[in-house]
Amino acid sequence: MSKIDVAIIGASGYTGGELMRLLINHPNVNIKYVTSRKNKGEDVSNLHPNLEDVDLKFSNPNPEDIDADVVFSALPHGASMKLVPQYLENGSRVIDLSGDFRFSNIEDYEKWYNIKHIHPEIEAVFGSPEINREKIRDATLIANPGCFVTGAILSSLPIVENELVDRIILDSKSGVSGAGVNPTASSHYPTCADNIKPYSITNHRHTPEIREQLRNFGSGNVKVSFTPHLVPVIRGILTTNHSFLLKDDVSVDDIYNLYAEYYKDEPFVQVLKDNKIPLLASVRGSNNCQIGGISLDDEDQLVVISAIDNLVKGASGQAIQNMNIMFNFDETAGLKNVGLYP
Ligand SMILES: NC(=O)C1=CN([C@@H]2O[C@H](COP(=O)(O)OP(=O)(O)OC[C@H]3O[C@@H](n4cnc5c(N)ncnc54)[C@H](OP(=O)(O)O)[C@@H]3O)[C@@H](O)[C@H]2O)C=CC1
Ligand SMILES: CC(=O)N[C@@H](CCC(=O)OP(=O)(O)O)C(=O)O
Repeated sequence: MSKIDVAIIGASGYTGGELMRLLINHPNVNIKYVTSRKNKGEDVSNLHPNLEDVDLKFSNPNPEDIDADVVFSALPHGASMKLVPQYLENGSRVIDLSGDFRFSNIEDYEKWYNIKHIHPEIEAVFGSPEINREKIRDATLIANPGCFVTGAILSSLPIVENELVDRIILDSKSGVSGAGVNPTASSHYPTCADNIKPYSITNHRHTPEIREQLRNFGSGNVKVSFTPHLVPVIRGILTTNHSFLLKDDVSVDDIYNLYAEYYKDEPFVQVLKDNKIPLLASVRGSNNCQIGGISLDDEDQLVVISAIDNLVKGASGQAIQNMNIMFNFDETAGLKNVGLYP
């Protein structure tokens, strides 16, 4: 079987490492380049000890040195927008894991990221297969969703599309790997272990991304409140989605069946049997988004829980799912592993 050549830019980081972990077993992929500016020439296992037997060395990310069918850009926002256009000019299809190309309205990007966009003319397809599968097939540039965004929108879509709610409150807890490989004051062990930290209250940059995506559905004006919390685990995002039902004649079974029907053909969205409550621990390492714990009380309070691994369905796994769709591979290729438990 012929294979496509892949480049992973920013492979010294966490999502880059996760792309390698998943792609080494992908039947249709040859990993041709893994880049790091600081670690050129070194074995990848020096930074990613889980990749001990993987025969790959870091090279530099200069676009003139990269000739690949698909480029995964696992760079910080701001850095990605400088290099992605050059990979596209080289003829590669690009999947960008950063926030640089996720917004259709560039003013939103500049306001929420506080950066001047240097390529506002470049358009991308928002890489949520559950929303945009057909557009993803022909895309040359995919903007992979933010990690919180995936769990948030998948827990919301059925009730927003069916106009069962008009405002949603998303309470999300993230593992520390969401902050990337370089420690910050918040992710320093003594600060984040044995602690829970709410942050970016009412101003996290994933808020406008969630709003933009959900407002393509239903009435088009759902209101969204989103608050992230840093919790002392390594991987995972658990989102508790609160809302109030606008209709009285709907039962909890109706809502559960709506979710189950909505996602019945999705390979990576698991609406849990018997409406079990999703656990962070049961999606770790997998590309699954688990949904369940759907509850409704007699004052119309509705709660839906979702769980993903931020590094997999929240980043690298979803990026590979997008690649599989773009290249007409089996959508689950390289992603069939179930989560780790416990
Ligand atoms: N961590 C997560 O859970 C998620 C992250 N994302 C997004 O994915 C992207 C990557 O995240 P993550 O892996 O966590 O980040 P990391 O900080 O762990 O890694 C980023 C890598 O990019 C490289 N890099 C940094 N600046 C530049 C630059 N100016 N030019 C070239 N290379 C550069 C660095 O490698 P070196 O210095 O060695 O060259 C670094 O290792 C980010 O945009 C992030 O927001 C999205 C969803 C989830
Ligand atoms: C725990 C933690 O710090 N998480 C990061 C989310 C990282 C991410 O996915 O953000 P982008 O891809 O949109 O840059 C944060 O809240 O900023």
